[in-house]
Amino acid sequence: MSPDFPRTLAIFCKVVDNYGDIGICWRLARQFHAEHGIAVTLWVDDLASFRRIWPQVDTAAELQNIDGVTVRHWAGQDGQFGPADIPDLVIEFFGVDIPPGYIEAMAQREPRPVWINYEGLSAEEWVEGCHRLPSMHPRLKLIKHFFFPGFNEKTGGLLRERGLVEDCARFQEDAAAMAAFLGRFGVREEEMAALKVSLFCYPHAPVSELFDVWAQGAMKVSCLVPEGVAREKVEAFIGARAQAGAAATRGALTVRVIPFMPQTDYDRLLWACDVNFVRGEDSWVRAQWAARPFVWHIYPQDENLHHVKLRAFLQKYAVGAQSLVDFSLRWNDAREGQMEGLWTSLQAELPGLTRRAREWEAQMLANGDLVSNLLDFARSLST
Ligand SMILES: Cc1cn([C@H]2C[C@H](O)[C@@H](COP(=O)(O)OP(=O)(O)O[C@H]3O[C@@H](C)[C@H](O)[C@@H](O)[C@H]3O)O2)c(=O)[nH]c1=O
Repeated sequence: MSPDFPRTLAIFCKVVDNYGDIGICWRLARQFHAEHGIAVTLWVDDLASFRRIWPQVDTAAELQNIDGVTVRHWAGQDGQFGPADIPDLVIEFFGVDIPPGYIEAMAQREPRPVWINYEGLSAEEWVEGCHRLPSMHPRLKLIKHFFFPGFNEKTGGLLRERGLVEDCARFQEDAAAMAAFLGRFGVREEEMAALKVSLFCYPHAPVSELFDVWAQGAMKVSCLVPEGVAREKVEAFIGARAQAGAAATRGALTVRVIPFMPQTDYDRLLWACDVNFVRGEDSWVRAQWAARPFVWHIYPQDENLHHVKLRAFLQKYAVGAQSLVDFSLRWNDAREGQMEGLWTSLQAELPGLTRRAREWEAQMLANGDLVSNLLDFARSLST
């Protein structure tokens, strides 16, 4: 096992939907390079989605270098690969089909690369049994291993860059920095005292019902919604096109449409808000590192399979926080219930949820960071 392994790495990312696929792959790529000095090539099939979370991306470039990472537009290239093109470590994201010619070249390379299938995050128990499992290629002398992120030491842990928790804590202790950051989006001085909420969810979330409850409530709420999120419901509330800069106040609620921002700024948004509504996978993880209360809108699956995944997480996370369980199930259409009562209970429990968020963060820190864990595993497999 060599500590210098790997020197080179390729990540294959197919954007299935939205921004989570490229969001996670980009974090991985940057961290492998910046913290471990690895030469990373990121193959991605959708540069337009990438650009949305990272404005430096040139959507017309077949090949570009961004922050030291080689980014290649993955557009059906095949048949052009030889063993010399293959890096020490190959990561396929969520089981994407790597080009067959690339796999042939992997099999011809000496030594063979370590091949990892990076899987989705879930708190379900079966994950622990599948983490690190090998899968033989049916024809070639190649073994692929499954690598699962997760919430305990039997999994790969969570993605976390070096210094992330410290940067977040420093920012959260600096009221002026937070006010200046939110001020960029038009949040006024007097709004800083309101309950600041960021809202990122899928279009089917019961946003209008929650807006009604907030508008009629006693507590002032300032809700920041990145452009494009829950567009129709946001437009219904503000009575205008939901473009960045649009805002409206009704009763106790102000809704502000803010730009869809670069990934690093989105992190800051989560750090600056009192409660975060997040979705999918990457923003869900970032909300956990923000150490503030959050509500997760899970990516929907057929036959409501996602409800199982949602409950598995809530069982681990929402310890002693029934209001969060109830609210989350309602938010995800896994139960019925009056939004007003559900929100009132959740609101009353926010101080306890803040403590729980910090406790959870400490628990997650103990699992190490995913990139280091993945590298340890890859080294143990290298010959
Ligand atoms: C709101 C916002 C998000 N982002 C980033 C944060 C994340 O990296 C990314 C959003 O990704 P997610 O939170 O995962 O939600 P998502 O719904 O966008 O992404 C996904 O969910 C996965 C579970 C599925 O596999 C994917 O197919 C995909 O649907 O966008 C910004 O950079 N700026 C913003 O303003």
